[in-house]
Amino acid sequence: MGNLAASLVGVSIKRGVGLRSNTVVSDLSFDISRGEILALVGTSGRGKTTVLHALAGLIGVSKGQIVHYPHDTDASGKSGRATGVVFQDALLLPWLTVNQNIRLGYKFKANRSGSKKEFDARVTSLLEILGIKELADRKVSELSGGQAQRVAIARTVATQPRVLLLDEPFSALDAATRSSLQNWLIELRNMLQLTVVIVTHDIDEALTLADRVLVLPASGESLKIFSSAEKGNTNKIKQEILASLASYEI
Ligand SMILES: Nc1ncnc2c1ncn2[C@@H]1O[C@H](COP(=O)(O)OP(=O)(O)OP(=O)(O)O)[C@@H](O)[C@H]1O
Repeated sequence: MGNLAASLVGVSIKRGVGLRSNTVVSDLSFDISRGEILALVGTSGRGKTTVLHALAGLIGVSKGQIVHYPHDTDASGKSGRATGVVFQDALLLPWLTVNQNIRLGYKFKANRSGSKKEFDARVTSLLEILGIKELADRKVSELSGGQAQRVAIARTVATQPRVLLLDEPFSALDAATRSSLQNWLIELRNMLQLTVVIVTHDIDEALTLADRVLVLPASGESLKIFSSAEKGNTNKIKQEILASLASYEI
C-alpha cells in the first residue's frame, strides 16, 4: 500500500437517473502507483471520463470503492488535495492574468498555510518550474491553446493534488504543440514526482506519456493493462492495444 496513490476495488458506476440510469462501468479494479503516469484508453462511450470523474469524487460509485491513500506527511495536516482535474477545455478565467489564475489554484489548496509573501514566492517559483514565467502578466484571453493548457495544468498542480487527473488535455491542439506539451508533462512529472491519470483517444500519446496503458473493458471482458516500460517495443504494444480495442466492438 505504501507505494499506492489510489485503488479502485470492484467499482461499478451508473450514469443517468431513474429508469434511464445505466451501468456504464462494471466491476473495475486497478491500482494507481505513486509517481506513475497511467493512461486510460478505450473506445468512445466506454466510460473513461466517467472513471476519471469518479476518481475526482465528482460522481459516486454504485458498487465497490475508490480508496485514496494519504501521503506519510498527511498526519501533520499539511496534505494537498486527493485529486485535481484538468478538462479538455482549459476552463481558466479569461479576464484574469495567468498569475491571478495560478493564485486561484493556491487559494483552493486544502490546508494552505504561510504569509502572503510566502504565497507570492510559491506562485513565482511554480511559474518558473513550469516554464511559463514569461506569461505571468498576460491575460488568459491572449494565450494560445497550448499556453492555456499549460496554465490550466499549472493551476491544478498548484493545488498539490496527490493524483493529477487529465481528461484529453491535448486533444484540441495541433500535432507540434501537442508533442511539446507531452514532453513538458513528462518533465513536470519527473521534477515534481506527480502521479498522473490521463484519458486519451490517442494510442501514440498514451504510449509516449504513460508508464502503463489501461484499456477499459466492455461489460464481461477482462481489464487489459499494458506496460510501456519496454519502450523499444512500442509498435508491438500498439498493435496489441489496437487489437484489444477492436475486440470490444460489437
Ligand atoms: N451525465 C450523463 N447522464 C447519462 N449518461 C451519461 C452521462 N455522462 C455519460 N453518460 C454515458 O455514460 C457512458 C460513458 O460515457 P463517458 O463519457 O464516460 O465515456 P468515454 O469513454 O469518456 O467517451 P468518449 O471517448 O466519447 O469521451 C456513455 O454511454 C455515455 O452516454
